[in-house]
Amino acid sequence: MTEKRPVIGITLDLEDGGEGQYSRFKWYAMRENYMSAVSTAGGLPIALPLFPQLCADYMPLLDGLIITGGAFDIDPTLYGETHVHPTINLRPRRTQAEAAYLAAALQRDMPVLGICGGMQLIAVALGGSLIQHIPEECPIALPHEQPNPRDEASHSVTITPNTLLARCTANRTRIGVNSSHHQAVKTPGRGLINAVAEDGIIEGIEDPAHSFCLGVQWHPEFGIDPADKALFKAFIQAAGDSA
Ligand SMILES: NCCCC(=O)O
Repeated sequence: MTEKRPVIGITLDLEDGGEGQYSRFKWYAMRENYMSAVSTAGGLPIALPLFPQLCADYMPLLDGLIITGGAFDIDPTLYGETHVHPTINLRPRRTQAEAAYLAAALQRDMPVLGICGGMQLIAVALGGSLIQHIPEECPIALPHEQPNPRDEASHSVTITPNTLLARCTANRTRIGVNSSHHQAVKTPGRGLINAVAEDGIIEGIEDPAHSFCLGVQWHPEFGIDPADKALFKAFIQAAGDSA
């Protein structure tokens, strides 16, 4: 008998729709490599719609949760700031739904992987805060919106030894990553920092209070470094173990 694949819920983006798009009406979106990275690592990916009211119904179907990234930002009031940088683009419905999925998963100690904006959401849920716009708050930072394609690396990150991320990546200490974000984690709240870029920008966090709650600022679904595939494998393994 073949072993059951851990079921991994992956949050969807929601587009407004319009002329020249997939539909003139609202449509859900997800880059294909989120799903293929999960499938290649041995998981069974399913897409999660933005229905916070159905989150409790989805939870028993899932063994793990991935919170994806996207071209939108978390409302700064959620991390205690009244100033809102003019570059900030809010999608309240998406944030509300992803926060509900995250809270429900953590309450069950279900493995969670946050990617880019997903890591930023984990930081905020753990009581942390965000840099609202890197070029303004950290003018000497590297370009974190890379000009080259996202299936190429743009800078390296140093992984903190003795962390969950280090264990997931066979104790690699430095890896090349892609970079596509204008915000970053400023403080990790109750989380621990597990990866940092050369310029000091936080690139990964994890919550030691949970079996597997880990976020990375880069996009490992592109599989640029072998560590990216190892991270997905470790996440799927953890989801299978908790099933
Ligand atoms: N804030 C959402 C994730 C991407 C970005 O920081 O630009």
